[in-house]
Amino acid sequence: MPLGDMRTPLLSNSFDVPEEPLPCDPGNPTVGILGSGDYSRSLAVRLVACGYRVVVGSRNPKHIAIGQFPDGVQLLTQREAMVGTEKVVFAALYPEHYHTLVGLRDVLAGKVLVDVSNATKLNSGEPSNAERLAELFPESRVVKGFNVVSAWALQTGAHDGSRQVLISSDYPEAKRTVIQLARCMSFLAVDMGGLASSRHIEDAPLRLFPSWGGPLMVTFLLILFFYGYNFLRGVLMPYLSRGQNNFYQLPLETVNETLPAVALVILALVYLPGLWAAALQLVRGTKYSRFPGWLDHWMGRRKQLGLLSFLCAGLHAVYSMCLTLRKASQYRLLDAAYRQVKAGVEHSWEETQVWRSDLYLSSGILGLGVLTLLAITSLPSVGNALSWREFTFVQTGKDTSRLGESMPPPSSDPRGHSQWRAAQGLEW
Ligand SMILES: NC(=O)C1=CN([C@@H]2O[C@H](COP(=O)(O)OP(=O)(O)OC[C@H]3O[C@@H](n4cnc5c(N)ncnc54)[C@H](OP(=O)(O)O)[C@@H]3O)[C@@H](O)[C@H]2O)C=CC1
Ligand SMILES: [Cu+2]
Repeated sequence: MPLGDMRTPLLSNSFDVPEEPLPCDPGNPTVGILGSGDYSRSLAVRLVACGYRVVVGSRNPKHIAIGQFPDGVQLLTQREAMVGTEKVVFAALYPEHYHTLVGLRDVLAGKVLVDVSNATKLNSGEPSNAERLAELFPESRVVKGFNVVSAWALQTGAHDGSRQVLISSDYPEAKRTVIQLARCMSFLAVDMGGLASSRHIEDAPLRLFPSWGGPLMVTFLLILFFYGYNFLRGVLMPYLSRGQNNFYQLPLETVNETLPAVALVILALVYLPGLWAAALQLVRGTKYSRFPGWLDHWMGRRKQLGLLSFLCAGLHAVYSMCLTLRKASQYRLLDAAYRQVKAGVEHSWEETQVWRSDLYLSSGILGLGVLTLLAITSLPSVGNALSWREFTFVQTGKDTSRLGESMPPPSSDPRGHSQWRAAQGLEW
């Protein structure tokens, strides 16, 4: 993924798809599916809806319940189905059963065999299911794909959830066929290169928010640090030195003092790598050399850090608004009023204090507003609706075309992109 750049597509070489699916040729070749389980059924529904003829090859075609597959789908034995398939066959069964198909080698020879299976372990280091299938069927052209969409997403036609399918194969022609098929099914096909990348593709559905681990850890450590510091300073020290009991502050006040500190430090971490990158470019005298890996990685996490900073700032705003609702502040107010009455003070208005608190609050609200704008435009769906010039203007406050700066280089090299963006200024 292009690091540090959330406006480029998730992966390079994506085949852009028009919003409307391409009209599928009614003379489409018959597509075969091996297996009659959930995935097979969903695939069949989708393929039929897209104008394909479908044959399903099952070990026991007679046992498949009527109505399980849409009308027009032929239910045959595995061999019959493969004989009737012209070009593309989906292997919709679990990888541990692939070896039971070796008897079909002759009828699968020369055909495009699509592996839709998922891995069971992350980063196992072993050959992928698709690679093993390719080993079992050396005369077929194995393509990895579709495993990132669930049976449910297939059936509903990809209106919900991700529309992206990752596709890889060592046979460019076979890959093109499957990419075309995916486009007809309204999916966004992304060419991931050779079959070796199927390991990555099989791992994809198992990954849990892959780019959030580092930023979340940093946020957690910062919260721990600032909370500990505020606890020592505002609760423990007054208790030890004066016997003052401030422990009631732990759930609200201490948290509320922690949040803005964390938000500001994380915000600094969003902009710091851009500055370092710019400094590095100045020192090196060129913007075309590569950044060290850690800096590149850090730049690639700016969006996540920015959103976490926004979360902390937003929570701080809510906590602050709730401060006056507490019993503690009601008692404090009453006590102050009582003391004032006793002291005979009628008017306790202090102009400086009034101005100070109003200015504090106003700048806090404005700051949160700007942070909200940055956070919203950093979301891909919103950012994509902006032109490059608008996006850069919102994120950096610089009008790039007025400064005579150019569009990002149409580089497929992700590092080239983050390099370029760092040179453009500071943004999430
Ligand atoms: N379900 C999902 O949402 C997704 C599934 N996938 C992948 O799709 C593949 C199929 O999954 P799914 O359809 O859910 O699984 P099911 O268990 O529902 O179906 C598997 C099918 O495999 C066939 N099969 C062929 N040979 C054997 C054998 N020796 N033993 C048992 N079954 C055999 C069976 O069909 P028959 O009896 O007709 O031969 C069976 O219906 C898997 O590799 C999975 O990883 C990928 C993404 C999402
Ligand atoms: Cu504040």
